[in-house]
Amino acid sequence: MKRLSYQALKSLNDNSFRLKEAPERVLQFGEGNFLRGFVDYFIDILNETQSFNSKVVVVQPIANGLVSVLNEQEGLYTLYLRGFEDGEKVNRKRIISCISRGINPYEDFEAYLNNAKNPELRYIVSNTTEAGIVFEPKDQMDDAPPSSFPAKLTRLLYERFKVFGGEKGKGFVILSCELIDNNGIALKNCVDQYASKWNLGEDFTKWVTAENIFCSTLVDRIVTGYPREEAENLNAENHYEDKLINTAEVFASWVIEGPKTLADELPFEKAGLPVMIVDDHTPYKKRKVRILNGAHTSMVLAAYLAGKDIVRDCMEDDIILSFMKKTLFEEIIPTLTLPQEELLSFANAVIERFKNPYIDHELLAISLNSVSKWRARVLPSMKAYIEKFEQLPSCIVLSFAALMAFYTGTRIENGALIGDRKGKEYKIIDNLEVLEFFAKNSKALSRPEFVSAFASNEGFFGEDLTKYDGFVETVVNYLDSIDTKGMEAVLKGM
Ligand SMILES: NC(=O)c1ccc[n+]([C@@H]2O[C@H](COP(=O)([O-])OP(=O)(O)OC[C@H]3O[C@@H](n4cnc5c(N)ncnc54)[C@H](O)[C@@H]3O)[C@@H](O)[C@H]2O)c1
Ligand SMILES: O=P(O)(O)OC[C@@H](O)[C@@H](O)[C@H](O)[C@H](O)CO
Repeated sequence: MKRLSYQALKSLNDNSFRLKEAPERVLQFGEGNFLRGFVDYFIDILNETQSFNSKVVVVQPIANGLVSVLNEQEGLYTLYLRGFEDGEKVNRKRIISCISRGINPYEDFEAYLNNAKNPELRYIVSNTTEAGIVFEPKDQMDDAPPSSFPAKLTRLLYERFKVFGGEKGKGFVILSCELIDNNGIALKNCVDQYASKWNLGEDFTKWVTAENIFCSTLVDRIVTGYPREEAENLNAENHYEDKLINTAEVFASWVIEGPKTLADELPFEKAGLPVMIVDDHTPYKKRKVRILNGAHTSMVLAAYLAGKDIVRDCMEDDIILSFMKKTLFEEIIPTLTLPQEELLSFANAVIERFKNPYIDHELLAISLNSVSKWRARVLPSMKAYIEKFEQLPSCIVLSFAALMAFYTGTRIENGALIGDRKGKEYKIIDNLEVLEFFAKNSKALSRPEFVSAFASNEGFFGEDLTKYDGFVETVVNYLDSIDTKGMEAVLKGM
């Protein structure tokens, strides 16, 4: 079978939309599933419907990655969007052709920097995970490349400044998609820190601020990536081999905080795409992180221990669905200040999205780094609930106990702590400090000591959770019940 390429599609008489040649106007940090199922999809639609006429150059942010595979396929890949739209089942295939090439800056740093000299380049997008936007003090101006994403970006901006610093309108619109608070501001702060540390001069710093727009954005789409089980059949159906097939839900939302003028140059709205340009993205972010990500993080660890493997199966289980609904409607939503109707409608839509018959969203994939996720996505709801109702939110506290039960293990192997579900081992992935805490303490301490030691670790939670009245005792009781009755029975009792 031929590999996916422009020639292969031609010989298959595939007449779907493709744009082979166009100016490279977008530079993208990250070649992962998410950006390919979200931003690149939007750009592809703009190219087809709005004559956006832009190609995307993809930069691999870390040494290992997929740009070589992307180049083997001339930037092409197949995206399947699956779910419901206006009540109808949808399974839509699209060959995405907006990517011109991928660059690995660890192999060809010059090719990376040369992008700065391209006068047509206007947009920079990134998704380098929650770990990507960091200031790494070891990074030097003459590293080729420096290790962190913000340091790589600063190098590129400096090259741009050297070539076009005297011209108006040659800065970039920078759209950060990382799921951290105020991602655009955080990125700009790192760039400013490098500019100062590397002595790049006041003119450069002024140019960065005056000529570049750092937008904080909120992204929302469940992108499930390469469909391992189905790939062989899909390739056979398509008559070409695609090593980068991507899958995602149909729903998408991109909220971009930036000047209204952006709407003129980025015609998302005209194309009917779910992208909003707003003055303040933070209410949307809070709603999404607390409700959607909060529902994931507060449910999946308990559900996994109760024997489930994917999100949809949880939605088909009355006990788990009731637990999630109680968490959402009685403990999370009452703590949010946005209009209730809007919150309820968002939460109901999330439940429908989790039921998506086409998407197998693995609980173990969502469980990655659950300690920092619980802190960022669930703890704020617990605190707001205690403040409002002067009592503990029972489902949220159970989710904390479920996290501890899920993380119970004593052996670390190849960077993962090994857990046990009814005699079957699973991998717990988080940062080493968290894994070592559990490996050392889960069995060595008494249960109250274990819960107190975990809950009081300010490095994990930013504060001491033992200060909340009854918190430790309730978690200990839940853990006792999980041990004696099993997770399913405890969830049923809720
Ligand atoms: N998949 C989804 O449904 C979804 C939805 C919304 C947001 N997100 C977020 O998007 C991010 C990426 O998800 P994905 O599904 O594309 O994952 P992925 O594993 O396919 O891609 C990860 C990308 O991040 C880069 N990366 C990893 N560690 C990095 C580091 N330390 N510094 C710089 N770059 C780094 C990799 O090079 C790669 O390009 C995650 O943080 C996730 O929270 C994912
Ligand atoms: O991607 P993570 O690992 O940060 O979190 C897991 C899920 O909660 C997340 O991927 C959601 O599905 C996504 O944020 C929806 O937009």
